[in-house]
Amino acid sequence: MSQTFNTKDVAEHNTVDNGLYIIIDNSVYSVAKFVDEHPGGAKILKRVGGKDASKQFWKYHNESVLKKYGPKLKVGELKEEAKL
Ligand code: HEM
Repeated sequence: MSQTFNTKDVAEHNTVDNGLYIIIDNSVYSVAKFVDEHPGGAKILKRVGGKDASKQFWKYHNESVLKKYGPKLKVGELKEEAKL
């Protein structure tokens, strides 16, 4: 079930219509179905669609958020070489 993505794959999923993928650390999450229930708002999430949002994520959340939502939203892992 776990897929491997590079940053280009993720960048192609930058809208709600195609999954709205975001990268947090080494993992890729699809937040298309989550945007409307995001307590921080849909707009801020849409803005980081297709990108690495690790920095922004850790600024506003802690580990417990990923523990709770990760299993539901995670679609795969980022390929090692694609890391910046
Ligand atoms: C998998 C991705 C994400 C999930 C599951 C998620 C989930 C949540 C949850 C549950 C909250 C409520 C506060 C809390 O329980 O800590 C929240 C608040 C918030 N989130 Fe996210 N979030 C995600 C990604 C992001 C990203 C990428 C950003 C920024 C670009 C962001 C910005 C915010 C902001 C600004 C708040 C409000 C903080 C506050 O009012 O103090 N979130 N998010």
